[in-house]
Amino acid sequence: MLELFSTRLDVLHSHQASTLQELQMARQEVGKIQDMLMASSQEQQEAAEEGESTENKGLSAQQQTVACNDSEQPLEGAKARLEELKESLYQREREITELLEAQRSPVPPVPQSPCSVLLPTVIHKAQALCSAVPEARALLDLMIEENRVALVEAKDKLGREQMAREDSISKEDKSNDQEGFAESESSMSLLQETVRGYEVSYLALDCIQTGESPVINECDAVAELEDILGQGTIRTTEGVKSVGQQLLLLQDQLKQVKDEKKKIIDNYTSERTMRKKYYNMVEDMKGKIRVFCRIRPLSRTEDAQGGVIAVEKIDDFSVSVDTPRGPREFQFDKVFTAEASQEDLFQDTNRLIQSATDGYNVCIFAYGQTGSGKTFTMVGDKDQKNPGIMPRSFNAIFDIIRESSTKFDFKVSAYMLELYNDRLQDLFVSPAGEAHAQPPSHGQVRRVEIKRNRKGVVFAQGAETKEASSAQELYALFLQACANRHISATKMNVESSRSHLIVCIMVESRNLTNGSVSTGKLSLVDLAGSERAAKTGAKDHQLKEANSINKSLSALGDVISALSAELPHVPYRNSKLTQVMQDSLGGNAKTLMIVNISPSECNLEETLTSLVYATRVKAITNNAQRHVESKEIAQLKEVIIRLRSGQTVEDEDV
Ligand SMILES: Nc1ncnc2c1ncn2[C@@H]1O[C@H](COP(=O)(O)OP(=O)(O)OP(=O)(O)O)[C@@H](O)[C@H]1O
Repeated sequence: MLELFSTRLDVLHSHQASTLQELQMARQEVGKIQDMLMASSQEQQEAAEEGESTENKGLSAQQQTVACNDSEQPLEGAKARLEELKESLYQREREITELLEAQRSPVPPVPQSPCSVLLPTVIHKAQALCSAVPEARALLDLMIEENRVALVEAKDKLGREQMAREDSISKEDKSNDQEGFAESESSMSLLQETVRGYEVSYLALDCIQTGESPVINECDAVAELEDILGQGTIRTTEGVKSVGQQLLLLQDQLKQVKDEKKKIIDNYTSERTMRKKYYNMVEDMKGKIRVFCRIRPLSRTEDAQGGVIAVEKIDDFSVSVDTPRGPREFQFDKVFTAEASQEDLFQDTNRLIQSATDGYNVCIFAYGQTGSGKTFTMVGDKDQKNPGIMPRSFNAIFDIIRESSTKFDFKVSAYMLELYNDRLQDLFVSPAGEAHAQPPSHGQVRRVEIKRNRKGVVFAQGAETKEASSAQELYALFLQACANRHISATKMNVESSRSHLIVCIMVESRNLTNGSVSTGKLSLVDLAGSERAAKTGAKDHQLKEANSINKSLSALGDVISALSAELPHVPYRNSKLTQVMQDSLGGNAKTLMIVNISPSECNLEETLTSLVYATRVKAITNNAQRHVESKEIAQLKEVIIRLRSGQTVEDEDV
């Protein structure tokens, strides 16, 4: 029995240890929720500050405030529940820590028989349990009281029995009632056993209560105790069992609390994600520019510099950057990590290609510091094992055309330009070819100029436009253009684009049923890297390139600032780049910006600049419109073109 008792205590001990461990883990999780809540309230504070700074934005500022208020209610509920959970966890943790500490207290050595060694240990452990767990303590008090009453009663009964026996002996009726005497004998010895049992229980319970070890000097007393323990009448066993049950109960409660907490975290995370998703959808419907953030993998150079990661994706819509002043969070329409494939990114871009074939003006552009992955995103890798948005768009356009060929007649044409040292160059004309080319017959040098038609759509006057009847043909044109592009090595990227690449694809579709014609334009722009000359190691002509790149990007930044602050004047004319992108920023285009960033701490400054820049772009509203003309207008336009080129026009053509 003693062995059983001791084993049970050991089991309890291990239960307590694992409970404590779970409690500590739970506490860490609580800490995490707290962090999330703090981050969230910080985010709301930032949103509120942003709202204040853009007071003149009217409706959009109001909507931001509503969005913040909506999100506060579930947060308050989560906070209150969290506080309750925290308190209950701390309470349990305190109880069990005390329990364990009490158990760790040294057991006085009693170098005697196994029972004499075990008994004080058992009693000491039971005492520790009772003093640590209030329920066990109450139970012990109850047991002491019950045992005291039972002992008094048993002693009374024994006394009465003894008196009755003495009476009957004195009356000498023993011989007359042999049977009755034997019965009284056995009842007496039973009563004596019972009293002894209660006395030992009294001693054991008293020791448990006071924490003092029992003084066991006589072998008889030990034998007596063992005897009683063997009979299983020791009530402390019950007491400890009940303490164990209490602990198991606590464990169950803890598990429940943990499950509840997990549910709360899951609900909170999914609610937060949904809120952002719907917010983005509303913004998209309002015509806001969509912004994706793409974090590229750590480069070998960054790895060699220690490979410290400073950028982390929090969820599909948020990214956090570790700054010296603490983490800073940014929200986008989608965040892609290094693990995201080109296909993953294109899946979310595909919808815009459909819009271009439907007659919308669409622009997709990549922005970021040198070597952050803009060309990888827009064009793909060198051997095209991972084609980027441009080649994928070529295929997507012709896939759509194939699918709609029974309803529409399509015409696809393209021009491709680069903006190098603030000069627009037609990439269908090689620099060498241009040098030897005959000037146009009217004696003027061919110049590419940016113009806007009456609907505000930008086009490049003077640039050669080539038609393509398949994705392969379009890709061949693209390769021809790329061969003429300015690329050179910088310290930051072995193959750095030194110019902005602009690929424009016009998709004209004639409705075979009603003859209406829609004209969509898809502009795909791979901007040159935003960079600091010192960091890139630029010299001489490279320094000139870098200055020109920075000048155009800073003009782009001014336009973005003016648009996001809704200023009456937007300085589009300050640079050719901003003229080219005029219809994509604040114009009639559906625009997607992809901000490419490095994950490394060593590029922290540039990453923060890019993210702040991209956040401003997200605030710009465009007014996307479909460009469709009725059959009659389309016919008249065709007649005008023919007349201008000196062709004759028949009556039936009009
Ligand atoms: N998501 C990615 N996955 C794998 N490799 C990537 C990714 N993004 C970029 N890289 C690699 O990082 C390197 C630099 O990328 P890239 O040339 O596209 O940068 P960039 O921003 O266009 O630079 P620059 O402005 O100098 O032209 C390339 O070797 C590219 O293959």
